[in-house]
Parts: sequence; structure tokens; C-alpha cells
Amino acid sequence: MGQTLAPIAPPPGFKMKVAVIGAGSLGSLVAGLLGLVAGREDEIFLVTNRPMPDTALTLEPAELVRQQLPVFSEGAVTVRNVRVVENPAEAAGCQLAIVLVKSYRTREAGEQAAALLAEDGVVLSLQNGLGNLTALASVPKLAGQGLAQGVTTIGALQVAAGHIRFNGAGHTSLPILDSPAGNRTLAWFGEKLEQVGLSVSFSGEVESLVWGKLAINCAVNALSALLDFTYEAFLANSPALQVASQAGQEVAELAQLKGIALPYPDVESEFRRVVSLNRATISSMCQSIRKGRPTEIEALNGAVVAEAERLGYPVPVNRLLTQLIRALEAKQQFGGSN
Ligand SMILES: NC(=O)C1=CN([C@@H]2O[C@H](COP(=O)(O)OP(=O)(O)OC[C@H]3O[C@@H](n4cnc5c(N)ncnc54)[C@H](OP(=O)(O)O)[C@@H]3O)[C@@H](O)[C@H]2O)C=CC1
Ligand SMILES: CC(C)(CO)C(=O)C(=O)O
Repeated sequence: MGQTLAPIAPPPGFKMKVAVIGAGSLGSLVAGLLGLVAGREDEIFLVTNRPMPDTALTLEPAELVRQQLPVFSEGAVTVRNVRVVENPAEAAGCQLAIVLVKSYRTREAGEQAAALLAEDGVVLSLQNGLGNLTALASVPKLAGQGLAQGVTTIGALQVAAGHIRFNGAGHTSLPILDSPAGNRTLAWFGEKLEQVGLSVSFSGEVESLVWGKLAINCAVNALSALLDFTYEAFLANSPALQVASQAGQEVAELAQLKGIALPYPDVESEFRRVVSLNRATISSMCQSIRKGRPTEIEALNGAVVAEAERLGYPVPVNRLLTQLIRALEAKQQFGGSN
């Protein structure tokens, strides 16, 4: 996804202090991947909101990932050079903070980023949905820091604290910033993902990236949570694929109405491609429902409905998916079997 533009390459010997905020599925995986390829002088932190008894991270690849990425050809890898901290002040002086909490916790994560960032640091959100950069920008202590939104189709699932299944070797699109120092920092991060064997591109069209990923997530996340199945099962279910296609199409039309060009020609082929890459997994929304946790529905289909209402454009499939997930969340909160 995203046009490939050359960022400013980090000079040889460039060393980095980076914190990933959110020790869940994707945050633990990204911290672990960075730990795998970090230079001897790089420092990698993982900021958690609960104690983790064992601070080693175990990254267990799905069969497809094992075949695609040579670092995982022998199977699970244990990473021991990531420092897990509860207090962000212990990671003070980071050039990069990567936010990987659920969208409704972004502001809180922004406060933590402010507590650990160096003066010219960059906060990079790789979260799904709309509104994450706005939430980060609302943190007064982040004024003057580089705020960046990227997107990724990497798939991760937390089996237990510190034990992550790496389910999809997806692509990561990073933004191009105004600041040369910020671009160097993001180039370092992109280079590390490439060293793991993952593909990365840089784009100046952030809205295009965000809406491109939004259309995919609106197509598949809510449905996969409602039907409680893996992407493998999704791909074999043609009524579900039809609904997904309609939901994704509505988002693509809304983007077009807003003058945003998506970074791919066709939403259905794109979500099928992403789902196929992640076929060993369940979506992040399905993970939330299985854990009885709130979902990101308000930043995904719910945000599309709100924006469509503002513009007077009908999005009936996204509206229905939003209401159904809200109903499922209410059932989990207040009960209601039988
Ligand atoms: N999982 C995936 O494959 C993908 C996820 N994404 C996106 O990445 C983001 C993270 O998703 P995912 O990893 O699945 O979510 P998880 O819920 O698995 O992980 C988020 C973790 O962050 C913790 N947390 C919440 N607030 C804070 C805080 N202030 N400081 C430190 N930790 C905190 C949460 O704890 P608690 O449970 O207590 O709230 C949870 O453990 C989402 O926006 C998602 O859409 C994007 C692509 C793929
Ligand atoms: C796995 C992936 C890339 C596709 O839905 C995702 O974004 C999610 O689970 O939220």
C-alpha cells in the first residue's frame, strides 16, 4: 500500500532508543521483531499497563510466516533484549514511541509517550481506525513533537502475556514527515522491519493510507467478530464475503466523496489479499470479543457512519455492522444468554 518514496536513510552507526506502548498482540510482536534485529547499542522498551512475570517475548510464527521469513524458519523465537516497563519514565529519552493500544486508549498512550520521548522524538501510531492522530495531538505535552500515522497489515495474536503468534507477514506503510530528523527515525524503523523480511513503503498521502486500511477493516473486522471465525473460514464463506464487499465499497465511496484516493484500485481484491495473507488468524476485533473486551467499532465502522451522516451519504451496511457489534458488546457487559 502507498507510493514508495525514499526516506532519509539513517547514517551508519545510528543508534536508537525506542518504546512500543501497549504490550498486547501487535505491540508485543513489533517490540519483539525490533529486539530480534536491533543493533547492540539500540535500546528497545515495551510499555505495559500490567505486570509481566516473564519479560522474555516468545514469537511463534504461523506456518505461512515460517515459510516467508527466514528468521522464523526454525519456528518460535525467544527475544530477551526488550525491556518491559510499567513506568514510562524508565524509558526516558526515546527518539521513537510506537503506539499500539486500542484506539479508545490512544490519549492515555499519548500521555505515556510524552513521559518517555526525547525533545525531537516521533510518536508513530500504527493503530487501525480514524481519530488516533487527533487523540495524540490533544495531549498538551506532545505539542512540538513529530506525530506520525502509519498503517500495517501484519497480523498478531496474543496467546498469553509475552507469547505472541505471528500470523501474517503483512506490509507496513509509513508516512513522510516534514522534519529530516523524524524521517531518519522512521527510516530506521522501516529498515528494521525490512531486516526481518517484511515489506515497507513510505508515502506522503497519509489520509489515503488511513482510509485504505479503514476500508479493509470495516469490511472484515466486525463481520469476523460477529461470526467468530478465522480469516481462513471467512474466505470460504461467500455470503460473508458479499457483506464484506458491500461494507468496504461504502467506505471507498465515502473516501471518494471526501476527495481521498485509496492506495489500491479495488477494495474487494485488496481485502481478499490482506485476509488471505492473514488466513491463520482472527481479526483484532474478534480477539477483543473473545476476551470480553471493548472493541474499536467506534473508530472503524462507527466512525464511517458518523462521517457519512455529516456528509449526508447512506452507509447502511456499516450502520448495521456497527449496531450489531454494539449489541454484542452490550450482551457481554450486561449478560443475556437464554
Ligand atoms: N492484532 C493485530 O493483528 C493488528 C492490530 N492492529 C491495531 O493495533 C492496535 C493494537 O491492537 P492489538 O495489539 O490487537 O490490541 P491488544 O488489545 O491485544 O493490545 C493492546 C494492549 O495495550 C494495553 N494498554 C492499554 N492501554 C495502555 C496504556 N496506556 N499503556 C500500556 N498498555 C496499554 C492493553 O491492555 P488492556 O487489555 O488492559 O486494555 C492491551 O494489553 C489496534 O489499533 C489494532 O486495530 C493493526 C493491525 C493488526
Ligand atoms: C489483521 C488485520 C491486518 C486485518 O484485519 C487487521 O488490521 C486487524 O486484525 O485488525
